[in-house]
Amino acid sequence: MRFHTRKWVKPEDLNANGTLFGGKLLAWIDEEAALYSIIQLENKRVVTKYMSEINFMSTALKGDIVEIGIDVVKFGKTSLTLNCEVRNKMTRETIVTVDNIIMVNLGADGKPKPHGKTKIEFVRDRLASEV
Ligand SMILES: CC(=O)SCCNC(=O)CCNC(=O)[C@H](O)C(C)(C)COP(=O)(O)OP(=O)(O)OC[C@H]1O[C@@H](n2cnc3c(N)ncnc32)[C@H](O)[C@@H]1OP(=O)(O)O
Repeated sequence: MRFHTRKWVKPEDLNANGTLFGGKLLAWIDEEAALYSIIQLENKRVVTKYMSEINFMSTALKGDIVEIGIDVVKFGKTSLTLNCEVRNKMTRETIVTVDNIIMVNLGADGKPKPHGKTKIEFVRDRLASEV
């Protein structure tokens, strides 16, 4: 799993218990999944269709740094299935895992459109193939 993004837990990210608010973490995960999918599928019209069970295992406190990891489970015809793990860099504990996040590639009409991708692509390989 690649951990692309780090976040710094700020006062506005906390719940009434003084720990990282779960809804804020889910927003970070959704954005990360969307950005990852947009880059992989080379289409900015990608939406979140489904998220499987979300398992909160530990937490983070103000000032902690968390990192968000994404991996591809499966390339479908119009969909991309991802999984996600968020870790606390301070405690090295896993904060949350999401086994399946289904992202759907859309056409200009807002309907699912085949993306034609079958494997993870890296920007450096895309650039190399353009030379
Ligand atoms: C980043 C964001 O925050 S986006 C905002 C939040 N998300 C949204 O607003 C999306 C709202 N939902 C929608 O617009 C519609 O449900 C759509 C366009 C995403 C999908 O429409 P559907 O009629 O369900 O599409 P369809 O049945 O053709 O399925 C599309 C793909 O999703 C998969 N899929 C749909 N539902 C599920 C599900 N519950 N579980 C797993 N996969 C699913 C299908 O298997 C299909 O994949 P494939 O083509 O790779 O085989």
